[in-house]
Amino acid sequence: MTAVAIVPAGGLGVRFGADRPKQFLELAGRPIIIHTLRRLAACPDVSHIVVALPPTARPVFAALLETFPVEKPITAVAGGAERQESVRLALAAVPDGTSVVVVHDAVRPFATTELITATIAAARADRAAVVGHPATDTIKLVQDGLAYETPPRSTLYAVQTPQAFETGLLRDAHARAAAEQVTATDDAMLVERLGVPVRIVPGPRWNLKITHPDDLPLADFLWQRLAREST
Ligand SMILES: Nc1ccn([C@@H]2O[C@H](COP(=O)(O)OP(=O)(O)OP(=O)(O)O)[C@@H](O)[C@H]2O)c(=O)n1
Ligand SMILES: C[C@](O)(CO)[C@H](O)COP(=O)(O)O
Repeated sequence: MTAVAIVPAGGLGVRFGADRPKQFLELAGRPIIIHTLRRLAACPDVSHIVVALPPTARPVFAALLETFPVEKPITAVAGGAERQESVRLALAAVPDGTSVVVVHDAVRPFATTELITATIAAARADRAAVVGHPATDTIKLVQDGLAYETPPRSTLYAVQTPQAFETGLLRDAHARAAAEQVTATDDAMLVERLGVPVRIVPGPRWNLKITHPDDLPLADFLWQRLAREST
């Protein structure tokens, strides 16, 4: 039974502030998105990758794939104004009969092939699975600059991607959210709204999402350190 990967890569990187979307910036000699695509392509379960791009980025992306080939079939679609819409548009390109989809941010290049494979397996067992780690900071609810409540830290996890789902479940979750005009910051929230619990797959804190400018030097350091440890 195969899985299809969905890569939301349609953002413009406003918080990063570069001259081009951050997923195309270079890390360790190749574009960030290429690192991510190659990690996904190395998963035995992944048969096909659907990438949601900024509308004007298709020629750039096609040229990147010429220079940095990826060893699995890739379908590029136009992304939407929000991450959730990009995932929904990519879902429309996932072939019928696909058992599991794994959604993984283009700007998270550190997720290992093993972690992605484990998340897919967890979704096969529990219908929905996400990578996360227990919160190590105390998290507070804040309004107008004032903290008014502190949820028990033992119940809080920092959740990342990959996030994997039974394909039909994710289609239903996105359809429901679109009908109710609900916007979430991750796909798991949409599935939780259907009353389906989501399995947590333990993941490393260094599964960094490159979001702000200072994330890139951190990513460079992490890449060198992790590459050195793997040699
Ligand atoms: N309309 C959007 C917005 C985001 N993403 C993707 O979702 C992932 C996580 O989003 P984020 O880190 O917020 O990227 P940006 O939206 O580009 O960043 P910003 O919010 O600072 O503009 C990224 O791979 C991004 O390309 C997407 O596919 N479509
Ligand atoms: C999906 C995600 O990576 C889980 O941590 C995160 O919510 C994406 O947030 P963003 O603001 O769209 O980058």
